[in-house]
Amino acid sequence: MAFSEPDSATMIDATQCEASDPPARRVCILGATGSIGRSTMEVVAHLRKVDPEYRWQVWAASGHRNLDTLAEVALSADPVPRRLVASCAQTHARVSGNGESPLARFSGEILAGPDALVRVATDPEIDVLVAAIVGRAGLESTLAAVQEGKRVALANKETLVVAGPIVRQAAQKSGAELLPVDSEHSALFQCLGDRPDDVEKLILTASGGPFRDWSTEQMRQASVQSALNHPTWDMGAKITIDSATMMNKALEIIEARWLFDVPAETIEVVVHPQSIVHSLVEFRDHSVISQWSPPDMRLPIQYALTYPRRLPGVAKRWNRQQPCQLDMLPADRERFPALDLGFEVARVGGTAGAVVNAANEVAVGLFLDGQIRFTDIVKSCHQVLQHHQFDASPTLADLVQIDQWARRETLRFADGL
Ligand SMILES: NC(=O)C1=CN([C@@H]2O[C@H](COP(=O)(O)OP(=O)(O)OC[C@H]3O[C@@H](n4cnc5c(N)ncnc54)[C@H](OP(=O)(O)O)[C@@H]3O)[C@@H](O)[C@H]2O)C=CC1
Ligand SMILES: CC(=O)[C@@H](O)[C@H](O)COP(=O)(O)O
Ligand SMILES: [Mn+2]
Repeated sequence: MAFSEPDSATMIDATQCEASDPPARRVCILGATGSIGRSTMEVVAHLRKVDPEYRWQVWAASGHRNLDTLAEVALSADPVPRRLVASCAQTHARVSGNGESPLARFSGEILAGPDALVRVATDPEIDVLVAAIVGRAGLESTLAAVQEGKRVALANKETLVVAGPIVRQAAQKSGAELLPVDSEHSALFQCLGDRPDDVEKLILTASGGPFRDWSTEQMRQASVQSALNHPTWDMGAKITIDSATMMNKALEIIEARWLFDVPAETIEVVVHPQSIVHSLVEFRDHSVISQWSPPDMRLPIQYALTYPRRLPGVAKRWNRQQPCQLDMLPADRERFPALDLGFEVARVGGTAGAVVNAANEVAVGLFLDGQIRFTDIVKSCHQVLQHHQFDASPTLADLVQIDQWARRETLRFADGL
């Protein structure tokens, strides 16, 4: 569905374009108030300076609860986005309720609710969607953009975990480009080359998180604060806890399974505490090709936006004047049972991804609220997965339903802990 005509205030800057200006590249950032969203704003500002071929601009942006950050991010952009979505009803009420909203100065359109996420993600004026909402909440808007044939820069890995086959099929039908933002998948994408039959293994690197060397008993006692203390990346709370349980790697195994259409057996995990090598591809002649760069998400974000072009970077550069150590260690699947869970879900497919994802989202929330122990997170996921009615080829409606069931079941299980 197309949007109504822009208002007169927004028309002014459209008339300022010269005929010789490069064509516009309009980006929609869903989850603009988060870690990936804010990094994307920086990348777009950078591309405006260095790209001679396109005029980059953030056309639409969304936030959920964090209205102050949405206002700060949107109003500091140049030019300011045309449309904002306050996807949480209470947040939107704050915008429309009184003159004290931090968005009072914003002259564009402000939309509300999950339907608005789909509307802006599929707006014909948008060239690229950056899918940076956390969790299953990003599924409908990401899928809608894929169905519309957009380029989708995918940070929201949960979309593929929940509905990998449906998203893949939609991309094949529409011709959408699904480009990874997740650092490991971007690395694999950069290393793969164009001879898939030569690929033997996709090797995901894992930092090991803050509890890499902790015993299971120590992890059982882990505080929220210690779990939020990621050794190498500065990310949102949910993915930071996922890194600590290594459920993040489990989700990434499933993400890789669907993104690259490879069987689970092709995927491996190695622990690389420095987070400099972002992943590796082993070919059948045993050559291993890796991609490395200092940990900085602006690199994979920029590459997903400009692919196949590489432009001058905004991300940190490897400093060759400093010694650099790269360790590669086997992953400990006993202390981190999430890994086996990830391989199992990648192997069986069907409803398993939606169930584990929902259980994990709820369990992480409970842990952050101090209601369950750290080690109960993965335990809850196992339990709920085991008790679900497996369906090998669910529809989207089936997945939505089983997601809700798994959330209720996780709460029930946690209650009995
Ligand atoms: N951060 C990173 O470096 C990496 C992140 N990823 C993936 O990218 C995604 C985003 O992660 P990250 O940026 O760290 O997360 P953050 O928690 O920092 O940001 C999450 C964003 O999603 C919005 N949001 C939260 N709940 C909802 C909802 N129910 N409906 C709509 N929007 C919602 C938040 O809005 P608000 O804050 O306004 O409530 C915020 O804009 C995740 O899927 C993560 O796994 C992947 C690789 C690296
Ligand atoms: C930056 C990124 O892509 C994260 O997914 C990161 O990989 C998390 O670190 P872990 O390797 O500790 O899960
Ligand atoms: Mn990652």
